[in-house]
Amino acid sequence: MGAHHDDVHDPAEPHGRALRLGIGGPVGSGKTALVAALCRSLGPTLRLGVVTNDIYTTEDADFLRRAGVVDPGRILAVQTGCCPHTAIRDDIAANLDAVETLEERFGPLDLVIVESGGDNLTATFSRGLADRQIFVLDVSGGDKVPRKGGPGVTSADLLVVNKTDLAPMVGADLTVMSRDAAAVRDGKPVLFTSIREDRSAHTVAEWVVTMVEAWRREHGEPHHHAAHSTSHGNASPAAAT
Ligand SMILES: Nc1nc2c(ncn2[C@@H]2O[C@H](COP(=O)(O)OP(=O)(O)OP(=O)(O)O)[C@@H](O)[C@H]2O)c(=O)[nH]1
Repeated sequence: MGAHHDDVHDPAEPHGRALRLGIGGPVGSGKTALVAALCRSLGPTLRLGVVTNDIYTTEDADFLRRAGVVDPGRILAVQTGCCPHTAIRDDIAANLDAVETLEERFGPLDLVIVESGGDNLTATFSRGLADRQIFVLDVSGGDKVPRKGGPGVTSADLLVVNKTDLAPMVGADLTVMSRDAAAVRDGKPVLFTSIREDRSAHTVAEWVVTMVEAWRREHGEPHHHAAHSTSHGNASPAAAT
């Protein structure tokens, strides 16, 4: 996956556990909407857990709970209290604790989604936290954004360009965005979505299913993990209740 160049964490032992999928991207691009859409499409067939990150609140977790897309207990909120990228890349302890707590409580799980707080184009997940990552842009930032590159755009396993329904309103040319994204992504996939129009984001969901299936083939069926003995620090995830 697209790890940041100075990633200090090793990948977590992959055998017999859920695929951990990071979803990042700028503020308001549709990350929470995508998480809700994936829960809608995948919830009936995959065993899911969700970790949300907000700086001071549990807003995203609260939104997902209200949306009723997944059992509320399976959503844990991490309050980062700092720049979102710090909590997904540098000091990943609170997020790792949340992921492992979900696996202990509800395991075996097939997929744990970790949604980052909104950040800038440089934000990527550590390989120690996410096995695969999606970066979500939206068209309202203008069609020049993919061209600007940055680790999120260039190295994410999947780039999603959301809010295509707004393209005519903001004068964004999707052909230009597609061409520019392809030029900087070295063949990695790009999907255009309007989650407003397709509330189950079916193309992204299909991509996620292929990732989960490949993960299982490579690392075996997920099995239940007993309470984790390693402490990742003092931060503890707050149940989104
Ligand atoms: N028009 C349109 N609006 C969308 C679409 N997807 C999401 N939105 C709206 O965009 C706003 C932001 O969406 P969120 O899913 O909260 O975005 P986010 O990236 O999670 O935001 P932060 O967590 O604050 O960074 C909300 O009002 C959504 O309803 C879309 O495809 N089209």
